[in-house]
Amino acid sequence: MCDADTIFALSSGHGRCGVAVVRVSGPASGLVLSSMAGLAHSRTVPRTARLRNITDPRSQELLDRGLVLWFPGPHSFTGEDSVELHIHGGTAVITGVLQALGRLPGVRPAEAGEFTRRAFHAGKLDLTEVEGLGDLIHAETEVQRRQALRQMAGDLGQLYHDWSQRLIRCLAHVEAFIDFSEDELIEDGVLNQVDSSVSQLQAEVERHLQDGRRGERLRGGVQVVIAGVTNAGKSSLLNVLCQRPVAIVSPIAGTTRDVVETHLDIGGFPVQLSDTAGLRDTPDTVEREGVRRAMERVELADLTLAVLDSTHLPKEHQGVPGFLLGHLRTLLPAGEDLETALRRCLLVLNKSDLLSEEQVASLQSILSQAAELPPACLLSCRTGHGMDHFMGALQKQVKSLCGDPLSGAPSLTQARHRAHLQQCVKALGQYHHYRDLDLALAAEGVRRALTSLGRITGRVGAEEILDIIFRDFCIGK
Ligand SMILES: Nc1nc2c(ncn2[C@@H]2O[C@H](COP(=O)(O)OP(=O)(O)OP(=O)(O)O)[C@@H](O)[C@H]2O)c(=O)[nH]1
Ligand SMILES: [K+]
Ligand SMILES: [Mg+2]
Repeated sequence: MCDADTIFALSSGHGRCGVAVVRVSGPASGLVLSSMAGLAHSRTVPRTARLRNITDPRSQELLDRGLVLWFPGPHSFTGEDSVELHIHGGTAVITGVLQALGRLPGVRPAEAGEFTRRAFHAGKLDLTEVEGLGDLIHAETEVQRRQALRQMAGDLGQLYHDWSQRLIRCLAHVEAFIDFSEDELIEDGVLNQVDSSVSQLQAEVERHLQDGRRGERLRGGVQVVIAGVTNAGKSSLLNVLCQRPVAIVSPIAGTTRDVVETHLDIGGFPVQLSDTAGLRDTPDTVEREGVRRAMERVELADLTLAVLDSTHLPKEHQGVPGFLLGHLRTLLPAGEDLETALRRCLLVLNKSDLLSEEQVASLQSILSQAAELPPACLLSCRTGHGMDHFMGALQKQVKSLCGDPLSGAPSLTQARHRAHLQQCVKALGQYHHYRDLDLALAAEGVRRALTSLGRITGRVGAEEILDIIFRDFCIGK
């Protein structure tokens, strides 16, 4: 790969469409403009659409008539001279234009993410903004889009950049102290200042790390698992939520064995919903494997929908909260304390259509007073009764798991950032450790912390991570 090459690609989606956008970037863009659209770049108004005949530069054959835009560098996405051709979206037109471009000297098809990579190298975007752009292209829900846009606008990069600036100042002070303190050119107070700056920054990074994975969750989807004993109506609930028969429903206990997964948009938040095998002791080895997988999903889930058949609740309603708590104790992960596990749980008491009105009213009143229980929804998958209330409760939980990407400091969105930030905190610990023992080693800690931050935005050692990030981009982006 060489940036002296001029690259081109279809930047709009593949398949037949009304308008297709072909993007060209690199030094030969002016040649593309003149040889294919008959426009001299020196006399073409930048960033303005012109309707032109688009011709094959060799045969002069007319390929299409479309809009042509000229973006002279550095004021373009990539920072290089660029051209956009908005042509008709038929397969033959697109193929004709791409083939004609490929025959021009020094012009070749772009690789995946190459436009964005050039933008990064030109300093137009830092890595967090590149990742934000990638997320925006992949965003499926409204709130994902908001988070991606915010990151693309540079909010997250700015936060990390500000931290870097503060560390650079600390490092400068420590180094000055090392160099000049013996000549008494610098007062002792300087190091105390550095101490408190480093401590404060360490606290801020740690707080950022302890955001409960909200940004990452919003990016990747909240993991919600439907669990409970056989025949409680778990698969029925999945189908109601998806509004299509994704999973098999039957009166036979042990119908579901595999984990059945679907993606949902709950009030703008992305959710990955899994239906699982009903929990019971069984001699059937296949079903046992299903139960094992179900328990594993509950362990990993951000939120568990614990489904029960409401006709199986104790007839004496005073005993219901104790019964439910006992039930949840067997269902939720044993490794965690129950209180924490209950916070990531919603109780679904299904088949309310089989209860009398009095029973429903009495259960509702008992449940509303049971503060020790997670939110509980009495509903019927069959009639849809109680579904609105349940959707509201579900949305509330999902929302609190993801947070509002527009309020407060920008969230950490990538596991990659988390790893570098953890290294940063550790390196700052090195500063404190060596502060009174060996100031040179203490300074080294600050330097390493800076390096870790630099890796997030791509100011340090970017090449090795670039391939990983751009792998997720498509050709033409
Ligand atoms: N009356 C009534 N029946 C229901 C309701 N929801 C589900 N059922 C019935 O309960 C039976 C079991 O439903 P499923 O959705 O297969 O239950 P499941 O929990 O997925 O069962 P397994 O996969 O076997 O663990 C089916 O016959 C459903 O039609 C409901 O709200 N009311
Ligand atoms: K069933
Ligand atoms: Mg099922």
